[in-house]
Amino acid sequence: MIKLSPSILAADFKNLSDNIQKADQAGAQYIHIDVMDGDFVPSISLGVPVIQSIRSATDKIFDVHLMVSNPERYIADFVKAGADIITVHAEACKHLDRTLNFIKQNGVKVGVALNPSTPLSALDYVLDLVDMVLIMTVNPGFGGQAFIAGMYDKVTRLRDMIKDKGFNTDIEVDGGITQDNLDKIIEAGANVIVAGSSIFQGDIKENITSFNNIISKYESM
Ligand SMILES: O=C(CO)[C@@H](O)[C@H](O)COP(=O)(O)O
Ligand SMILES: [Co+2]
Repeated sequence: MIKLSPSILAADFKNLSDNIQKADQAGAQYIHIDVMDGDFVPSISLGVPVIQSIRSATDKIFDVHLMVSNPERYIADFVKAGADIITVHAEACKHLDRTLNFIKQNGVKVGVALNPSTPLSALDYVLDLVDMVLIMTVNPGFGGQAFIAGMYDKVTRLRDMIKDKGFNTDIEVDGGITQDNLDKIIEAGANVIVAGSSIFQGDIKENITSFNNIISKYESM
């Protein structure tokens, strides 16, 4: 099952709950929430109080992407605020195994993210702990960047690695995804698709319908 996870980083923050409801009604399965701390990445975006306040706007899955140094400090707070999936960066954790176990103990789905330059071998001893691997297809920190073409191969190799181990781990891709590269990234093996600018710029409903039309070709396979 392929899921669409619109990134609210590109939403109109003045009308955030309206934008989320539009994405929900147009057929998004997840809502992707980018948390940036100004340390792990240059930008500062939003945090726990915002998540708490938009929780009542939708019952869709809150897919929380923590671009935060030492994220274990905040996991319990994000769970309390309404996160359903928490993804931490391998590069941002001093003790990745401990942090992933801690997310699981808090009762939510566990994700691990890799920057474009981080090799897949970073997953060797943690793949069994996670429900989802997020492959960054841009360098984290900003919306609206161009997709890095080398990431197709990374996703293909990760899908093979997951199959070899007999797992069923989701592969999420995040950054620069558009209707033009969607086919190729799904064919490489991604099944959770994050898109910010290409959903929230323009007509949200039309954009989501176009994305879902492409995705639906793969659902019957
Ligand atoms: O995590 C990030 C950026 O660091 C993303 O989730 C972006 O928000 C995706 O935005 P687009 O590249 O789709 O505009
Ligand atoms: Co993200």
